[in-house]
Amino acid sequence: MSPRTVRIGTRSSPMAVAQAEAVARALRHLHPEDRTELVRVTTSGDRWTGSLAALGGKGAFTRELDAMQVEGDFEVGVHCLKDVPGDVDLPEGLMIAAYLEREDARDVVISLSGRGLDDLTPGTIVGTSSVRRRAQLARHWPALKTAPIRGNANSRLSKLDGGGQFDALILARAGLARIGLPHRETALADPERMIPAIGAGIIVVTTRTTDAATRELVERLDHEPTRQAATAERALLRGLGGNCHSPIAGWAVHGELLSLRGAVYSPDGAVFLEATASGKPEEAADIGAAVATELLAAGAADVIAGAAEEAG
Ligand SMILES: NCc1[nH]cc(CCC(=O)O)c1CC(=O)O
Repeated sequence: MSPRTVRIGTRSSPMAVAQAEAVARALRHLHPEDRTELVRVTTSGDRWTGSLAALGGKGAFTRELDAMQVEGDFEVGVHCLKDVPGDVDLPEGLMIAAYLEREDARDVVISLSGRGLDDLTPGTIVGTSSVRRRAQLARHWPALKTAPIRGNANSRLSKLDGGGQFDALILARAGLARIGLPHRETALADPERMIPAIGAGIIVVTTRTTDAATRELVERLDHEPTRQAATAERALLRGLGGNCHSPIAGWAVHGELLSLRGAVYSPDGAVFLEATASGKPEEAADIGAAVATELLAAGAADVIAGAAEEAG
C-alpha cells in the first residue's frame, strides 16, 4: 500500500485528544510510512453546561462527529464505548472496526480529605451527574450526598480543587489515566458496589463501512477479549431497552468463562436488581441477553421507566 494520510476525528477535550493520539500512534506503528492527522471537533455536548438529559443524552457527544465522518471529513473516529448510545450502535454508514484492549473499567474517588467512600464523613458532597453513580452511592453509601457536576474531567477536578462546592468526585480510572492524572486518585470505588458502566474503559475505533482500506488497517488494532466483553455488556443494554438516563451497570470479566454482572437501580437506590450469567466468550451476545431477561423478569422495565420519568 502506498503511503497515505489517515485523518482521525476527535472531540477536543483533553481526554478525547489523548485517546485519538493513542490511536494515531498505534496506526503509525502498524504502517510507519503513513501519516496521521487529528481533526478536532468541539461538539454541542462539549459546549453545553446544562444537564445531559436536556441535551438529548450522551449521543450528543458522538452524533456530530459521526455525521462528519459519514461526510468524509475524516477516515477514523475514536469514541469511548461508554458514550456510544445503546439503542443504535452507530448511524448508517459507520462501523466499529476495532475495540482497543480494555483499560481498567472501575471508578475511583478523588477526595480533598484523602478518604475513600467508606471513610468519608457523613454528609460529604460527592460531585457526579451520572445516574448510575448517584444510584449506587444512594444504595451503598447512603450517608453521603451527591450534587450534579458537568464538564470534562479536567474541569471537574478544577471545580473540586476550587473548593466550596464538592468534597469529592467519582471518575473513571481509565479516563483519569488518559488525561495524565492517575495520581489524583484517592481510592478505588469498590466495584462490587460501584459496578462499572457498560463499556467503561473501552475505546472503539470507527470507519466508514465502504472504506475497506482504512477498515483493514484499523481492524488490526482489534482486541478480541475486549470485543467479547463489550458484546455481552451491550447486549445487556439493548435487551433492557435502556438509554443513557437509565441507572444501569454491567461488567463482563474473562475467567475460565466470560461472566457478566448486570444491575438496574431506581435513581434513589431504593430498588436494586442484580443478575449474573456466564458462558463461552463466543456466546457473549447470549450471555448479555440472558442477564437482560433475568433482570426484566425481576421488573427492570418498570424501574427503568420510572427513572426515565424522573429524569424528565
Ligand atoms: N461520561 C464521560 C466519560 N466517558 C468515558 C469516560 C472515561 C473513560 C472510560 O470509562 O472509557 C468518561 C469520564 C468518566 O466517566 O469519568
